[in-house]
Amino acid sequence: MIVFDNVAKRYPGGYTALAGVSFEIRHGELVVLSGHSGAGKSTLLKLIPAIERPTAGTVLINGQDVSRLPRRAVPYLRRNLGLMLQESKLLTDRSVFENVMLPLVITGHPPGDAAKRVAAALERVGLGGRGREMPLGLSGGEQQRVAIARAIVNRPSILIADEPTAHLDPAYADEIAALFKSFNSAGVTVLVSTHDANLFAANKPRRLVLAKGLLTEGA
Ligand SMILES: Nc1ncnc2c1ncn2[C@@H]1O[C@H](COP(=O)(O)OP(=O)(O)OP(=O)(O)O)[C@@H](O)[C@H]1O
Repeated sequence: MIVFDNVAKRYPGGYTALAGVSFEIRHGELVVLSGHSGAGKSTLLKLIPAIERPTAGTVLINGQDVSRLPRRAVPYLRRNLGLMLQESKLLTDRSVFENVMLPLVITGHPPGDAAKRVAAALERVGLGGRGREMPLGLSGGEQQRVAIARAIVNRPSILIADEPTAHLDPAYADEIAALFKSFNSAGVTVLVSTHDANLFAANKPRRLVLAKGLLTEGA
């Protein structure tokens, strides 16, 4: 469950990216976040894993107040979250397998089981047997699928993605959307931002719309 209660975010310098945003996302929902460039979508998503902290208001993730979470507790919060944010680029000097393994290494997962989980995650996104390849040798759509495998390898209950289909051809974008839909059907709460009004249209998702830091639809 994700709860935003009257959340505001003002960056140092004074720019107000979010102004009093309130909504609730229940366990197992598929929610699409849209809004024009600069509306505050990335900022909203970054508050969930405590990459950014709100200036006012409260963010609750599975009952935990992450707005005031001590820094040492943040890694525990993120264990339960699958993240595909703008800053989570693939490491180009590591293989596909190593990239997907990274969250498990960080959380100190036993290596044998970690390797099995990585293989299963790659299989899940249609890249079984491609682990030895390097990211730059893959197409844009395949690279995004590696990023999805990395996001789900910890088996998170919540998956958050910021513009995961930007720069992709429509056919690839639909494949990525179908993957998110399949995780959602398996019980994962999914929150995805996109500029693309057609993405997920067939799934009739709940839509949250931001304009200039305010939620204008979907709360
Ligand atoms: N670290 C930061 N410091 C200062 N201002 C910031 C910072 N990050 C974002 N902003 C500003 O906050 C506003 C909202 O940005 P945000 O990236 O959340 O919007 P967005 O809806 O994701 O836009 P886009 O679709 O272009 O990615 C923008 O005006 C942006 O310039």
